[in-house]
Amino acid sequence: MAQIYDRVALIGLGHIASSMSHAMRRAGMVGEIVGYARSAETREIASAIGLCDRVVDSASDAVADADLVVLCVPVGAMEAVAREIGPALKAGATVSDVGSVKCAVIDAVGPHLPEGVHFVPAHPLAGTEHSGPRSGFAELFDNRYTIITPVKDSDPVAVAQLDALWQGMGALTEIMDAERHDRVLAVTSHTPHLIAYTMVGVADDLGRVSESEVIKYSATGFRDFTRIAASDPTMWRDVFLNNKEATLEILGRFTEELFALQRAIRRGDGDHLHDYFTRTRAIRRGIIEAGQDTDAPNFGRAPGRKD
Ligand SMILES: NC(=O)C1=CN([C@@H]2O[C@H](COP(=O)(O)OP(=O)(O)OC[C@H]3O[C@@H](n4cnc5c(N)ncnc54)[C@H](O)[C@@H]3O)[C@@H](O)[C@H]2O)C=CC1
Ligand SMILES: O=C(O)C(=O)Cc1ccc(O)cc1
Repeated sequence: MAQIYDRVALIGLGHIASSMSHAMRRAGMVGEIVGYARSAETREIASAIGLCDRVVDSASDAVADADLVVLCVPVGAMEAVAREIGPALKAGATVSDVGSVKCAVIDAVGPHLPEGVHFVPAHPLAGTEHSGPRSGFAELFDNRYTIITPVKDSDPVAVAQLDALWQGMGALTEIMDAERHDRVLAVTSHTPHLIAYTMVGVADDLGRVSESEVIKYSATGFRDFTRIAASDPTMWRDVFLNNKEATLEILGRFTEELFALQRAIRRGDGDHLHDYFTRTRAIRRGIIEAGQDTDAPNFGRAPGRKD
């Protein structure tokens, strides 16, 4: 594949940055990869495992002469990093990020970028419950969406280059405005994570998780909850503090529906429960039928096609 950027700087060397580094190398689309992380221990690990071509001791050194700078830190740390690197950015460089929330990151980062630097925020919808520089792998983004949320004056060439990089890393890409991104992700990712955290907390309150009874007798649903609830606490604290409105809106709707189901159970209203579960089952089947499940064998095929 043709080289898109001569030098890429990754700020924050955790799960997403390390996966990007592996995926960029696999794609052969970038020249040098320079890395920086706040903790000396992370920098040492990154150097020891050869995660980047160079690991440096300051964010400003990392971005000097970089053509693409990707902020891979928790959402709440984006502003401080942007403030620090702003004066060191090369004219014509592109700054992007991988934050799980977009509006708050745009508000936090944008004001610190000088004239002549292109800002193209993005969010890979791929990850695991693991964190740190050893946790990344090249295949993480394969066949997963990365949403790019250009700001109002994002340069179309800079957007197209970043789009091509993500596709080179195996991702499917989509352009979306940041407000819509935050509303969609509140439904599909942020609130579900909160529910998983709560469910595991409830089971723990009952004192059964530690005795491993819950795991021993659980089907995959609860195991998935425990996996998700093992995700990084700093990252998820920052997601909720920075996508407050959309998450609270979805949580409000969630609790209303939960109360209705609770009442149906108490009253023995089997029709309500059956109708509800029939509706949700149809939604899942619709997703599969329409070829929209990226894990399904029919992904990307026209609806109804069987070959
Ligand atoms: N983990 C996941 O599944 C996904 C995470 N994201 C987003 O990616 C970003 C990074 O997440 P992960 O890679 O999972 O986190 P991580 O915890 O694995 O790595 C974060 C890195 O940022 C560094 N860091 C923290 N504060 C810093 C600061 N002030 N200055 C410099 N470095 C700092 C840490 O030392 C660490 O190297 C977050 O914004 C998150 O919302 C996006 C998609 C998926
Ligand atoms: O581990 C999982 O199942 C995830 O959902 C990973 C994930 C976490 C945060 C994101 O913003 C995107 C993807």
